[in-house]
This record gives sequence, C-alpha cells and structure tokens, in this order.
Amino acid sequence: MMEFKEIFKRYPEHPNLFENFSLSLGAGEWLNLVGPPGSGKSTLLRMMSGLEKPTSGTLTFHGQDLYRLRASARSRLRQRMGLIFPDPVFLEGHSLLDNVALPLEIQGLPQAECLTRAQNALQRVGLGNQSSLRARQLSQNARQRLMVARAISGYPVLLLVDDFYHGWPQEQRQSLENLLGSFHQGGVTVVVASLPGGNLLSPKARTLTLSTPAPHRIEIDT
Ligand SMILES: Nc1ncnc2c1ncn2[C@@H]1O[C@H](COP(=O)(O)OP(=O)(O)OP(=O)(O)O)[C@@H](O)[C@H]1O
Repeated sequence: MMEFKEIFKRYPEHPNLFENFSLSLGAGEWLNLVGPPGSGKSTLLRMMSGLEKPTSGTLTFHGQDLYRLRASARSRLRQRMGLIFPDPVFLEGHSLLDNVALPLEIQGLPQAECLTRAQNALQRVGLGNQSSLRARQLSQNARQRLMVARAISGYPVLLLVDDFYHGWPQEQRQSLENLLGSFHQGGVTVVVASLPGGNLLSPKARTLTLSTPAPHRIEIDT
C-alpha cells in the first residue's frame, strides 16, 4: 500500500537523515517504528502522511506518487489516512462533535452521516458524553483522545500513530491499544512510532529500528 523508493531526506543541520532509504508497507500490516529521540521517527511518519516532502526519491500510496500529485489530489488521498500526532490543531471555540464532524463535511459527506460518525468516534474514545463541550475546555489527555476520534472517524485504511502516550493512565492506554488492535483486525494498516519499549508497539509485528547516528537506509528487524 505504501512504497518508499530511494528516499533521501536532508535538513540543514541533518544533511543525511535518510539516504537511499527504501521500505515497503503491505496492506493490513502493523509496523513498529522504533528509535531514540531525534532518530527520525516523526520525519518518517510525516513523509508517510504527505506532510513532509522527501528531498528526493519516490513515495507511493495506493500506487500514486504522493508528492507528485497536485495539492488537492494529495489531500484527497490523505483522507484515507488517520493521523494521531502530538500537538493537534482544533477549532477551539467549537464543540467536540463539530471538531470531528466538520472535517468529514469538508470531504463532502452528508451532514447527518458526519454527525453519526463523529458521535460514534467520540464514544469509542470515551468522550461520547462530552460531545457538546468546547475543545478549549479539554484537558491535555482528553485533547489527545479527541485527536484519536478525529483520526478514526474517516474510516482510514492507514493509521499513523506517533506514540506520546507514556503519561496516560494505564486504563486509557489499554483502551487505545485495544482500539488500534480492533482497527488492525478489521484490515487497517497501522504504523506506530515510539521510543524503545513503548506500550503501543505490537510484539508480533515487524519492527523498523532507526538507530542513531543517521543515515538510515534499510534496517528491518523482525
Ligand atoms: N522541520 C525540521 N527542520 C529541521 N530539522 C528537523 C525538522 N524536523 C526534524 N528535524 C531534525 O531531524 C532529526 C530527526 O527528528 P525527528 O523529530 O524526526 O526524530 P524523532 O525520532 O521523531 O524524535 P522524537 O522522539 O524526539 O520525536 C532531528 O535532528 C531534528 O532536529
């Protein structure tokens, strides 16, 4: 479903973060992406999500070259991804329901369906009873759960998760693990980026280790 071919990624202070990097991600796969801080996990996730253009190389998603598409076509393709990243941006003065439903409406789905999907997604992350609260009223933890609701409401085929859940109460982490597991069981491809030992990593899945120092080429452990 996703293919990195001969990808190079350079930042001014990191001129060879990824160098001739290739990776194939199969449909329905769960990939653990593990490495210490600064090893490039978030950069790799952002490249996958269509938000960070590689310096060179080809990145295809469902056979389409993500970074050679026009912006509008790329954002249509990105609607098939669910992003669970740190520091989400919300409509702070709007309700939780709006925050999940409006992106679906922008995709052109009928309003009634958007509202039903949004309410169901909020329910699944434990915010079902708070759907009329404003986003700005939420605790940090609840904001992260709101982001998960937004990510799953679009019925993604690919979930990209930057694991920042170390501080979560055990019960909520377990429920996020279960939620990701149930999506994966339903055929969704999942990529989890985490520090070594992260809770959301699947022990049965393929692991890509980004060790430091870069450059990263192809280093797949199983
Ligand atoms: N937008 C950017 N501009 C310049 N350099 C960047 C940018 N994003 C990342 N980097 C650099 O690339 C390297 C990898 O960063 P990245 O955030 O991808 O690593 P990470 O493994 O996700 O780290 P962490 O676990 O701390 O989030 C770092 O040295 C960082 O300074």
